[in-house]
Amino acid sequence: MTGPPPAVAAVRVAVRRALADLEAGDLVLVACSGGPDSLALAAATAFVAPRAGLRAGGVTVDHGLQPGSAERAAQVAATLRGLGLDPVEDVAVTVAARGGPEGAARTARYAALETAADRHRAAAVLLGHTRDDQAETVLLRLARGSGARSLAGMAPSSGRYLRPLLELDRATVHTAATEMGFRPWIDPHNSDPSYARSRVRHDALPALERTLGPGIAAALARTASLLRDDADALDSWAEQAARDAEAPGEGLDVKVLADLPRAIRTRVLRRAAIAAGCPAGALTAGHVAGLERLVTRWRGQAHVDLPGGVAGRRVEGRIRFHG
Ligand SMILES: Nc1ncnc2c1ncn2[C@@H]1O[C@H](COP(=O)(O)OP(=O)(O)OP(=O)(O)O)[C@@H](O)[C@H]1O
Repeated sequence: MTGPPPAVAAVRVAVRRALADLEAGDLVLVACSGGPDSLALAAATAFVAPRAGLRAGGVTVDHGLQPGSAERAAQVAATLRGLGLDPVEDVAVTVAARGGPEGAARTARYAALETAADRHRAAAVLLGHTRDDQAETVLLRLARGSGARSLAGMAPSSGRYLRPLLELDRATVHTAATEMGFRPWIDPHNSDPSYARSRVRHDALPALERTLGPGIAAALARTASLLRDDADALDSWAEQAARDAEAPGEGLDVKVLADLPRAIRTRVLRRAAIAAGCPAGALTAGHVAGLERLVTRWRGQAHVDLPGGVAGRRVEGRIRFHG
């Protein structure tokens, strides 16, 4: 008896590993755009899930951004049904204008996936990001001057979102999709040079490969994974440090904060500002540096204004936040 081609086998193994912690009878939803990665993921899940005693469904989001998108979503739904994955939802999402179409579409997509997962009580939602997507993400964040948590890239698992293909390269996944008989739809945005990700994919990474040798995408993904471990360790240290520094309702003790390594102090301050109502995405390194000055280079300044109408103040040897 011959087994499946190697690329198909690799995708199935990756999916089997990602689903290993789920319990019999759990529902997994595959988020499928109709692109090669999420189609290969859907087909592998349709194969693996029943053998692991799991139920599997599919969800495709129609962003309504391009002409013919509704027909395409219907085709993806039909493909999912053909695989034996019940399309639990053909969600049409009206995209808000904020953040440009790319960012707004992503926000709307996650909201739609969240709704579908809640409604069907899914234990997991599977996303088709590959190692090359991870490398692109890391490079984009490196170009912004990000810290360890951000350079850790996309998590293999975060809440109920799982990314089973994150350790596989895109070429293997595309080979698997072809071997599974798909002729996938390729999103024209993927090659539109007005998107930074597209320029990274088509220009920056190939240029780095030529300069530094092949394997750069794998190396960037490995760095992300190492930094994830570091960021996890630093975050749990900061959690403990925040408990040590904080008296309930009285803010953070400046003496305790001053003795902490900077990486931990900035994390404690960030967490406290967010807990006080400051939106995480709006809190910049500059804001955190301002808070740090209240601790280590205080010259009697009154307060630091933060996004979301929050202010950090130094009062009687403590940093307090007011919403
Ligand atoms: N319209 C959509 N509906 C459902 N899931 C989506 C949609 N768009 C993206 N996703 C999910 O998010 C993942 C990453 O999306 P992204 O746009 O980066 O990939 P893509 O270029 O569409 O690739 P592919 O579909 O080949 O995975 C997809 O693999 C898929 O799991």
